[in-house]
Amino acid sequence: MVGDMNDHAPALEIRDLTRSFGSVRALDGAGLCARRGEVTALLGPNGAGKTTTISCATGLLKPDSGSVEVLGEDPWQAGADLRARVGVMIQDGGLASGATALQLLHYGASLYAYPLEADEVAEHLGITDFGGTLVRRLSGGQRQRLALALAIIGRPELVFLDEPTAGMDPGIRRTVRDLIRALARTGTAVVLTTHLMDDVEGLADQVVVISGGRTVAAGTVDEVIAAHRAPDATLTVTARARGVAPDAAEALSADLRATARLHGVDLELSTGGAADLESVLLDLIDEPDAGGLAAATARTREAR
Ligand SMILES: Nc1ncnc2c1ncn2[C@@H]1O[C@H](COP(=O)(O)OP(=O)(O)OP(=O)(O)O)[C@@H](O)[C@H]1O
Repeated sequence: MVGDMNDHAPALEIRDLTRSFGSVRALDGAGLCARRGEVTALLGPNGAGKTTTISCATGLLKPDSGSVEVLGEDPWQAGADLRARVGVMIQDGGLASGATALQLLHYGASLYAYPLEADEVAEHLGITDFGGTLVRRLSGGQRQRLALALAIIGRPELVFLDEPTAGMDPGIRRTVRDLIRALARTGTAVVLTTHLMDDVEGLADQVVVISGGRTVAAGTVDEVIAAHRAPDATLTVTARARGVAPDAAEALSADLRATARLHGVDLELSTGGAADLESVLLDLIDEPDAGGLAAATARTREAR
């Protein structure tokens, strides 16, 4: 909606963020870079620090240390102009209201100089169907759709979406994914958090993995998988043998292992497919020395 499609300049740069709540160190050096025209997915387990990172980036929360640059400005020094260029969709975010869904969306649009057409957005996200319902009576999925509509109605240059497809049925989830892709294509920098790997694989140009308040990996999905699944001296053999009877499969495995042992190699055989992002994430958040990996993937990014 805004900007040049080929412009991939950073829209959000976060460095070395720390933030504690009492004795809980929610952020412990987190960092990320999100670019215009790209979808950046923030991943990590519950309590990793994703929401705290977004809250610091949107100016809702002041970090203890570190720096945040939003569209080239410090959100703590900037005025209302900057806020108008940034959209935020937060989980269950303050929508309790006596207005109807459509009234709230039209009101949201009226706050911006060049908003999207509220009725068109409502139609696209299926909000028209419940447009006359009071906001406080909406279902979880309906509320999510309205919150998303409000986050994008002002044609933001940078938009934060906290679990945008959570609680949505498969049909509307697809619509929402299409919408997010379209937003990025028109130059918006989209930063989203999600626990759904389908969202990540289908949407994200970049992923940033946060664990224990630190960034433990960053890059494209393929880079993160490759960086994590490339331990030295490992030979990965992928062999598909279809129509093998179960007892023959066992015998085949035993023969393959025996052959490998002749070469001094312990062969690990599994019925699973290639490395996927979900298993890499699980490994990453368990990893005691995730810092080393973060540095390695940061180097990968710098080299790009
Ligand atoms: N206002 C607060 N007061 C006290 N502790 C907080 C507060 N907000 C967050 N925390 C703590 O900070 C840590 C990071 O929380 P955060 O909400 O950022 O995680 P998250 O990655 O967004 O998790 P989820 O995936 O569950 O949404 C957690 O240990 C959480 O309990």
